[in-house]
Amino acid sequence: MLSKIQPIARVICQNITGRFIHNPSARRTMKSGIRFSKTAKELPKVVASKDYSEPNSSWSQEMMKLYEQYIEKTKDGSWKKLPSYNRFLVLNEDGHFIDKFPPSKARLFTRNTEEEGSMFEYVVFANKVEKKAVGLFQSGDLLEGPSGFVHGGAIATIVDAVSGTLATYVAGFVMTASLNLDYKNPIPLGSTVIIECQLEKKEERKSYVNTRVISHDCTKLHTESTALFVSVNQKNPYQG
Ligand SMILES: CCCCCCCCCCCCCCCC(=O)SCCNC(=O)CCNC(=O)[C@H](O)C(C)(C)COP(=O)(O)OP(=O)(O)OC[C@H]1O[C@@H](n2cnc3c(N)ncnc32)[C@H](O)[C@@H]1OP(=O)(O)O
Repeated sequence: MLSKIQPIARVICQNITGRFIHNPSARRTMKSGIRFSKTAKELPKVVASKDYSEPNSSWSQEMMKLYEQYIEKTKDGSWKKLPSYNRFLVLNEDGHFIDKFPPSKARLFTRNTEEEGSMFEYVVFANKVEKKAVGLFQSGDLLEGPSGFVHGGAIATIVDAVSGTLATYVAGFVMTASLNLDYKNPIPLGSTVIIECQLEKKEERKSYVNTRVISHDCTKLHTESTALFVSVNQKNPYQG
């Protein structure tokens, strides 16, 4: 089985530090690429969040190497790096991203700390034609389960996040209806793994995603999963 795991390519790195932007004034394009065209009166609060999937100083050499490989794959347009914020963003009527939520302490579970490297460090790349996504995940110390290894719930969380991102990318907003995991080999805490997701089929509102978590050198299978995501009535956040 492991012989089927294909080694991946190589690339460059960029270290972009995102930051919170709170500027509800007129039309402008943010560093994140999110475009706003409403005035303060029309949209009292317009927030573009930091993209947490940009490299930071906690990323290991393995994580950076894989990141560079996938950035390379984005250059012909076949793969896309998907941004990742710490709350869900939604579209307004014009198709522009807005944050519809009032100020809150609520945070996306996988992006709930500003302490780099302590929990989930990950980035997702997706290929719409092939209906695939790849997550590069480096686990932090706060995700420990058995001594020295990643907690099974943390593995389920990141698998849900990456496979859910693929389902969202191809189908618009979804909810996880079921998630089944087989833990084959423990993931050493602090290591980098590759999360490979494939849309198996889509039947109306139902998107089925199969996922494998493998070691960064593609030699070990850590986890396999199948998941069902059900589309809910929201616009696709990746179209705008
Ligand atoms: C720049 C842009 C940035 C944007 C940034 C976006 C980032 C994107 C990141 C995403 C990352 C998300 C990753 C976290 C995602 C969660 O964590 S979601 C939270 C956990 N999940 C939940 O709480 C879901 C709770 N369940 C529910 O809300 C509802 O049961 C559901 C799932 C919405 C379905 O309810 P429903 O809409 O009433 O649909 P229902 O008619 O029951 O079912 C529809 C179909 O699915 C089938 N089905 C439903 N449940 C099941 C099941 N468990 N097993 C088998 N079949 C089922 C039904 O049989 C039915 O089939 P058909 O009859 O159509 O053939």
